[in-house]
Amino acid sequence: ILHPKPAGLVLQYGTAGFRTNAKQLDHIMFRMGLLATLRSRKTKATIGVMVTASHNPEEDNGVKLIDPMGEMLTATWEDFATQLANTEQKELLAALKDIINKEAINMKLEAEVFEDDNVGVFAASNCFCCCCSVLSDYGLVTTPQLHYMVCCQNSHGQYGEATVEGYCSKLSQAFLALSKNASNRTDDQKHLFVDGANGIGAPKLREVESHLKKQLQISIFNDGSRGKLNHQCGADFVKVQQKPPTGVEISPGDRCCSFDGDADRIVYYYTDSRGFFHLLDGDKIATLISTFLKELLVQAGLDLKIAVVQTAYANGSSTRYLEDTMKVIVRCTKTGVKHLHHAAQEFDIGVYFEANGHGTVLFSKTAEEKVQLLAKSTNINDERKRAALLLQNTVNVINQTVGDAISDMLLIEAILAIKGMTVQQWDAIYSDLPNRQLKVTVSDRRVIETTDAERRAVSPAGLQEAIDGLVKKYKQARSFVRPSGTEDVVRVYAEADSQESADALAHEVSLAVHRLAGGVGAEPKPLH
Ligand SMILES: CC(=O)N[C@H]1[C@@H](OP(=O)(O)O)O[C@H](CO)[C@@H](O)[C@@H]1O
Ligand SMILES: [Mg+2]
Repeated sequence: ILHPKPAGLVLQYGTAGFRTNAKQLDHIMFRMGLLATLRSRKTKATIGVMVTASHNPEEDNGVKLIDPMGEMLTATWEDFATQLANTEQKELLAALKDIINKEAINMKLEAEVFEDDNVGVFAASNCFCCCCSVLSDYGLVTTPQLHYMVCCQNSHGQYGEATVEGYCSKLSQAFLALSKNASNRTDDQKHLFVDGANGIGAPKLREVESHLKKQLQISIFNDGSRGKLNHQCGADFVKVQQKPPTGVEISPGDRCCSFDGDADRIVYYYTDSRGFFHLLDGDKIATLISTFLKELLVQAGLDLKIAVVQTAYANGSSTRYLEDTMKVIVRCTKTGVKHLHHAAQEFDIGVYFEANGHGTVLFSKTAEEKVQLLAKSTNINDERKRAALLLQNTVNVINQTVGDAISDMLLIEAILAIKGMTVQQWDAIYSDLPNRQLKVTVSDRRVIETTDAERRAVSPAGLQEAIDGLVKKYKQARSFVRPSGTEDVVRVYAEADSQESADALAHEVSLAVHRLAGGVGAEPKPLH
């Protein structure tokens, strides 16, 4: 048998597909290839298969399916994916038939699947040879590029051309149109340092850069020529460790950003003259973008409802600033892009970002139409016209299918240029509350169940009470715990008025988790 399942191995389609050590994924790749062909027949559309470890270490790998409009796989099919993944070898055929019956799939239809080239080296390709009539292999692409191309394909070119070249030219044209609104920028101001996390983002960014007519001058570090994927670098490292990546030589004030391995996350940062590190994470990005959009809506005289969607990991200062000062609607969802994406779809304009830098902006059909109409109209004053054109190009520079480091970067760079804003001025919009993220290993992380968008634990008994008691000891404090969907750990988050307090609170909550939720090994040690 090809690609047998190791007996007894159980895996789950988690926050972002299957994710574990690459050695355990061969049968999963094969089976997800099979599932993709069924999903394609069911939806009569092209489905994407992305193989990536995203921000995780090089030894890991992952696979996820992309639905017709470029979104994440729908929830019922996540369950099919989990069932199929865990079926013992001899029952595989029966499990497939079960899905075909449940979903009434016509097996006479053609299946069409787009894959990232990584798939080629894996079992999934083997499966496509026998089950798929049309298969397009895109070579190595970023996760968001594949989402984008699936959406282009299924919208019959309306969203753009379903090629990497089409992606590069759509985004760069929009960026160039936006940057025309920036006056007299020096080469210094056009300069950006990018940490590619030794992943696919670096070579793909170079392709985009060649379209940018020097309006953006990029120095790429950790471009994969040496160094390991996501090792001591990349967006997740920078966000969690709260320090610059290795491999980047930066001077005080330099504007820098880090992608993750598959380029669907981005965070910005700089160091000040005293050598202090300043992080501008997903929350700061959401604030910059939503402020920009809100100002344009006012100038354009468009009445569209804008909201920002965050998770429990959003810094308390950002939520407060958005609600109290910016007066925008803020929603909080469970962790995982699909939850944020769905919530954002409920508004005319939904800006969603996870604190770790994964996010994008969604425009409703109505919103897009109103913008297009206004941008075309001839009987409006110059200010309204300018705002309408800016909005139109903003829509075009954004990859609405999923968070996209390259697209987000172009939008942020354009906003900073148009507003004549430095990275320091952007940072000063509000001050983050000091915070700390920790991991605790327990024997079964599923014992922790949460509610209220993961901000409160309902089990095990006594845990939430313990957290509440600890939080009370600190000023401006907040803390929550939840089982990770991508790693076998419980995540602990704490924020407070000082770094010492945030660290101490995170440590005390980790101890409570270890004691009450079946901690494995020695008790967590204090950070200091
Ligand atoms: C705290 C954190 O950053 N969690 C990440 C991480 O999920 P966990 O379920 O926390 O392991 O990976 C997800 C997929 O990339 C991402 O969506 C999410 O935000
Ligand atoms: Mg990623």
